[in-house]
Amino acid sequence: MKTEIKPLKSINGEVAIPGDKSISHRALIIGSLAHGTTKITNFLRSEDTLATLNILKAIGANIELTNAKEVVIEGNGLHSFQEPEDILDAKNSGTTMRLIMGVLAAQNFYSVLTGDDSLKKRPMKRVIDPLSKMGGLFFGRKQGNYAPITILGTDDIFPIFYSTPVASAQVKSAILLNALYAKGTSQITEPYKSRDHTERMLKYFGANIEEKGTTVTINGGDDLKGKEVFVPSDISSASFFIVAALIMENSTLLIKDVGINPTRSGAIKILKMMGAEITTLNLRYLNNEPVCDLLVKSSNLKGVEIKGDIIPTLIDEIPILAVAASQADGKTLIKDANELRYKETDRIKAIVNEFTKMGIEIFEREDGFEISGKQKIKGNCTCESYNDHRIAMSLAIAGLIAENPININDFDCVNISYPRFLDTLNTLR
Ligand SMILES: O=C(O)C1=C[C@@H](OP(=O)(O)O)[C@@H](O)[C@H](O)C1
Ligand SMILES: C=C(OP(=O)(O)O)C(=O)O
Repeated sequence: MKTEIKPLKSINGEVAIPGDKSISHRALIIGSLAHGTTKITNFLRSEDTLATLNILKAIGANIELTNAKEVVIEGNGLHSFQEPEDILDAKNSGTTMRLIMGVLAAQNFYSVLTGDDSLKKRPMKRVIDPLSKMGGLFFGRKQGNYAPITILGTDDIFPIFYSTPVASAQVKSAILLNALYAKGTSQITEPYKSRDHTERMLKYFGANIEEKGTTVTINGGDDLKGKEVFVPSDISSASFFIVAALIMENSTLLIKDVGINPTRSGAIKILKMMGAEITTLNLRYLNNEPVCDLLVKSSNLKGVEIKGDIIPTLIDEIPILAVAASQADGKTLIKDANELRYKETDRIKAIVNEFTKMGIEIFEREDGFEISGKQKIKGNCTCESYNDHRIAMSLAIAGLIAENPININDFDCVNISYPRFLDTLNTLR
């Protein structure tokens, strides 16, 4: 589906952002591993989270979508799963494939996981290496790195002490889920701290788990108990509208119930360093996650350097931060972000190609890019989304401040994380 984005003067009002994708995946998985009822409200119903839901159903989990944003799980504990009758499809979702591998490796049965053309190109060895050390047997394309992945699980899981070469919440979470089945204590250390939703939710469900700096320690064998989970609004989805309000004149936006976990909210920190007027209101905790309301006003931004340990806390927001940087005074440099090359598409290449097409000057680096503001965006072009939801939505926000309309190909990929993105945008027009 090709979508036309027309320029806009300002955006104002209150915007309801859908539930957090990372937390929705985890609530489905951890609820299925627990004993008793888990009720998930404000669940994100999108292509990625439905992939997780369908895989869990295929291995016997008792899950029901009770309405558009509510899921009820009747969990029967860690050992309640059965061998699936068919190949399991994680579609476009890296989180689904990697986290589910952690569960499947601890089941005494055979399973095969696949995904779409994008997911079949994303590296899986980073998860398979530690999970193999814990007892699971894996086979995959290209020396075991790419899906389809065959898994011969085992009910004899060894604990592990592991240092991950990359800061990845998906790798860490796969090991943590597998470690629930181990006889003994496991420990994972990351080079930088990645999002800790799995740790927070496991603790909330009763697991014996401790976070200290970039190290997590977990005991195997503990029983998890079903819980009520309220999924906060997704800060990654909110970021598109936050940046839109910042770069358009005379705009004020209120976004309620946003998850503001420090391992996820690096973009807010950076935008504030750039001079953004963002006020945090009504801070509270819901199921072990900090949640707040955000009030955002048009701001004069200035360029910054974004690098090092903040990168994992804003990795999915880099495309939209690039849009903000194009409207900031001075230069913005993004480095240490090589991981962007292993997402739904190579996001560094995608940003550089499509910004150039729109008339924005940007310089590619191996590990990021450099961009100067304040640039005029000519528009009047057709951009590619590369079937990557974050690229599609970032280009759409750039299109709002372009001098002419832009077209974006394959815009329906926004269904991966934000099915009603265009409807929300139109309510703010
Ligand atoms: O665990 C998660 O929910 C996610 C972790 C990140 O990936 P990596 O673990 O590969 O960094 C992030 O980019 C992805 O959108 C969601
Ligand atoms: C990278 C993303 O997700 P995943 O890794 O789950 O495909 C994302 O949502 O930006």
